[in-house]
Formats: sequence, C-alpha cells, structure tokens
Amino acid sequence: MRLRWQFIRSPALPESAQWSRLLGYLRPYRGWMIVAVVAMVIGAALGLVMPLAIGQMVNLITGDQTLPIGRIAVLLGGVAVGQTVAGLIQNYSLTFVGERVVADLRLAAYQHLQRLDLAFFEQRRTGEITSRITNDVTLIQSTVTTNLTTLLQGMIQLIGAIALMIVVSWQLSALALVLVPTLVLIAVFFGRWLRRISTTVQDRLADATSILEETVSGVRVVRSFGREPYEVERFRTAVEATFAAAMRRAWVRALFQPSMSLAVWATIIGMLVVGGYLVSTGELTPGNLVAFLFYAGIVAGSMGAFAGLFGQVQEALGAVARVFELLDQQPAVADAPDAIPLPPVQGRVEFRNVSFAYQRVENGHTAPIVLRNFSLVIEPGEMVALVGPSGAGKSTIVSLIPRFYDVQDGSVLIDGYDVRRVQMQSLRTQIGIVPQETLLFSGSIRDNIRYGRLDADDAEIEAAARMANAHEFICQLPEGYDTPVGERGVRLSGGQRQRIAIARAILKNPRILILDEATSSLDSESERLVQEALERLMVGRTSIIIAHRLSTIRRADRIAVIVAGELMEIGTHRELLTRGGIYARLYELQFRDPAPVLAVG
Ligand SMILES: Nc1ncnc2c1ncn2[C@@H]1O[C@H](COP(=O)(O)OP(=O)(O)OP(=O)(O)O)[C@@H](O)[C@H]1O
Repeated sequence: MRLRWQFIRSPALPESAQWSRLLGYLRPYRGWMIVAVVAMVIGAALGLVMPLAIGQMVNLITGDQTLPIGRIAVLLGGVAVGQTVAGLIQNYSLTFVGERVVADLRLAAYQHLQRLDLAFFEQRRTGEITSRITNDVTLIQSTVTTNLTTLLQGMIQLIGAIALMIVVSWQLSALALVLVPTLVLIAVFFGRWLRRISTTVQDRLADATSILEETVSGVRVVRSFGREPYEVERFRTAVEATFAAAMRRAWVRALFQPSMSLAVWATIIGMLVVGGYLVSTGELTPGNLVAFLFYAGIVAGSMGAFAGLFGQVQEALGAVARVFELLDQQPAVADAPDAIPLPPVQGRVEFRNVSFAYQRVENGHTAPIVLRNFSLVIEPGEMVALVGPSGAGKSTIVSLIPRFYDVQDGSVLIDGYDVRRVQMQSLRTQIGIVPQETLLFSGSIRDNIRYGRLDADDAEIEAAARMANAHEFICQLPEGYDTPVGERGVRLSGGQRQRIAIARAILKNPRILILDEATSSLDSESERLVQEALERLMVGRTSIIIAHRLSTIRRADRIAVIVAGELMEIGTHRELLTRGGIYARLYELQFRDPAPVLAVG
C-alpha cells in the first residue's frame, strides 16, 4: 500500500516557479550546457542535410543528377562523421550535467535532512524519506538534461524538416500534413493506454514487494505463528495480480506494433503513390521523393518523441515537487538567529514550569499534554534517577535537555542558559546519551567508538573501551578493534552494545549525562560489567537516569517520581521510603515482584 506523504505542506510552488528553481541547479554548469546545446544544434542540422544528400545519390542513380558521386560521397561521409562527433559531445556533456545536478540535489537534500528536527522523522516512514533522496532525484536527472534537449532537438528537427519538405514539394507536404499527425495520434493513444496499464503493473508489483519485505523482516513473527502457508497464499494472490496486469499490457503492446506498422505503411504507400505520380509528370525528381520521405520520417519521429516526453515530464514534475517539498521543510527546532555558543558548563540542569506536548500533524487532533508545569533542578555532579510508570513522561523529560523538542511553556536551562538561546551544536556536545538500545553504524568497532569524538586517536579509543569494560570482549573478536559491526558485521549482545555506547560517551566526555537504563535483564556477569562501566562514566558528571533497576535507584543522590507528566515526589531513597507515598508503594511492589524492575517501560 502506498501512503501519502504527510509533510507540513508549504503552499505548492506553481509549475513555472518549480522549473525556474530546477534550472537554477543547472546554472553552475551552464558552460557544459552550452557545449551540449551547440553540439545538439549541429547534430540536428546535419541530420537535416542527410536526406538531401541521399536524395542526390538517388538522382545520380536514376540519371537526374548533376552532382558528381565523389562530392556526394564526401558530403554523406562528412555528415555521418559530424553527427557522430556531435552526438558524442552532446551525450557526454549532458550526462556530466545530469549527474552533477543529481549529486548536488542529493547532497542538498541530505544536508537539509540533517537540520530537520526529530518530530519530522518520527512522523514519516524511513522508506519515504530515502525514496525522495534516491528515486525522485534520479527521476529529475533525465528531465533536466535528456528531456530538455530532446525537446529542443525535436523542435529544431521538426521545424527544419517541415520547411525542407515544403521546399522539396508543396503538394506532397500538404498530403503529409494530413497523414503524419494521424499517425502520431495513433501512437499517442496507444502510448497513454500503455502507460496506464504499466502503472497498474507497477502498483501490483509494489503490493507483492511490500508483502515480501514485511515477511522477510518479520520472519520471526511469521514462523512463531506458523503462518507460512498463509503468507505464501497472500504472496501468490499478489503475484497473480501482477501477472494478470502484465498480460493486459502484453496484449496492448502486441496490438500496438502491428497497428502502428499498418498505419506507417499506409502513409508511406500514400506518399509513394502521389509522389510517384509527381515523378512521372516530371514535377519531382526521384531523389527528392526519397529525401521527402526521410523528412516525413523525421517529422513523425519528433512528434512521437514529444508525445513520449509529455508523460516523462509529468512524472518528473511530480518528483521535482516532492524533492522541493523536502527542501522547503522548515525544522521546528532550529538555532535562533541570535543564538550564542554555550560556554563549557558546570552541568546544572533546570526545568522551570515546563509544559510540553508532542506536536502531531497528521490527525489534526490536539496533542495530549505530556508534561504539566514540571519543575526540577539538578545540581552539577548530581545523580538523579527518574522513576514512574510507563508513559509517565520520563523519556520526554530527558529529551528536552538536548533540545530534541521545544517546550510549549516554561523553559529548560543549563547553567542558567535557556536551551533555546544557545547554538544546538554547542549544547549537544556537552551532553552524552547512553540509550537503551545502541545503534551501531556499519564500520569497525573502532569507528563506532570514535563516533563519540571524531579526532580521538587509537590509544584514546582503547582507553575508553577499557574504562567501559569493553576492551576484553573486543580483543576476543576475530579482528579486534577492526572487526566490522552493523548490518553485515558481527552481532553483539545487548550488554556488549551498551558497553560500546558507554565507551562512546566516555570518549565524548560530556558534563551532562543522560542514561536510559535497559529494561531487558542481562545475565549477572554482563550486568556487573555494564554497571561498573556506568559508574566510572558517571563520576564527576551530572547524570539523569531513567532507572529501571533498584540497584541504580539506591545509588542515586535523589529520586524523582514522575506520574502522568508531573513530579509527584523527590528525595533520597530513605527519605521517600519514610514518607510512605507513591515511591514507598512502588518499592513495596518491587519486593513482591521478583523482577528487578521498578519502572516498567
Ligand atoms: N515521539 C513521540 N511522539 C508523540 N508522542 C510521544 C512520543 N514519545 C512519547 N510520546 C507520548 O508521550 C507520553 C510519555 O511518553 P514517554 O516515552 O516520555 O514516557 P516514559 O515515562 O519514558 O515511558 P517508558 O518508561 O515506557 O519509556 C506517552 O503518552 C507517549 O505515548
């Protein structure tokens, strides 16, 4: 199924504005474009000389010709060589411009993507975003280059050929004026029909592909429910639908070719009959008749090409609109124009009367408030554990510190600086995040740790890995630090990935640390290694932990109990227990429940 894009739509640009914007991308390469256009004009002009030369050759054979054969041969040879060279130059320069524009657009779109806020990514499917930067940009490539020049070339040839046809024989031209457009109309009719059916074939194929994708990535679900026969049946239905659509297309294609050749032959015969009559009356030389037929062919070819172009240009216009829409997407969270760099901080984090709701655009519903008048001050070097039921807003609270989202009310302050007043880069370099699930990028273990600080040398990486209790297991991998990880690399266990994340954070050396403790329990040895690494990491930093384990909570300087987006209690473990409130109840539950999880989330 194809979902519609859910971009926050800026008013769509009119087509002409999109064209001129697209042409803007050609501007840096106008030198190459000029070369291509000149080559194209020369090629088209030579193409128009060719029938004349062939006509002369025919006249020579039939004895109606005065030009010596040597001259004609040189002319024909020259035209052929000239056309080849012009074609070569045109192709190369056009490909160059096309590929450059694609590369520039892709880069611009990717750079823009990196500026967009997290909410943008959460509201869209990954495939849709990547498709804009890959498929849509590629579609544009042919428009900006080949299609534009084909149009230009076709026009030159069309006008030139019609003019020469009239010069050669006005009577035949009048006939052609009726016959050739009929031919083109037939081609256009079939072309449209074919395109419609082709779209259906593509849609059916996409249905089958999405079943394939879903069941490959969700193979565990399929197996665990024993749904293999069901999935095969689902796939079979989709494949058969594709087959049926493809056969309808085959039928139209099969009909297309003979009908077209019939129409072409009828046209040629018509012209030959009238032309033959004109030759017999001496009004036309045989060579001119041949030349005329060639020009008629060129006219038909150019008209057919225009018809084909129309569809392609429409398709490309859609792609252009989609790419520009992405480029025009404004980040909801961006540096203020007068943002200052955040100086190195001590690490005091303050939430001052914060109210927050996620802005969801697609349903038009008012987003529920997640945090209500939330205030909390965390002193430099302090370790605060956030606890509370699932969905209480713990992850939301920590995501406001690096300004992943902007608050609707109140403010988040770091060392007294409002996070909206400072440059995001300077803010985020001072914050380290160790998530529940660590994403490793494709590359080696070393590259993945270096992600914490790109200029770190090998010794620093190793030291960080040692502190994170990761050095030992890394050394046991087949290629040590150079072992590839990620999609096609080794698969690391949950505990190992966490220790890589900790090593990254150690290398980054941030003043403020955000930890989202993993909920899935590790085996006790792995747990001990992770805990030890975390403790080393937290020393001397402000740490905010979304805590799930009692051991972590006990160690915290203060525990903040969050329920439904509000701070219900705060204090040390002991204080909160003696208070006998929500925390005490949660703690009691903890003892009745053997799982070492306080906040289920
Ligand atoms: N990216 C998001 N977009 C929209 N709503 C969200 C988003 N993330 C969380 N929410 C909603 O905000 C509320 C708070 O979620 P949050 O993840 O902060 O809770 P939590 O206490 O961290 O829960 P858990 O322990 O289960 O992770 C929930 O109702 C959730 O549905």
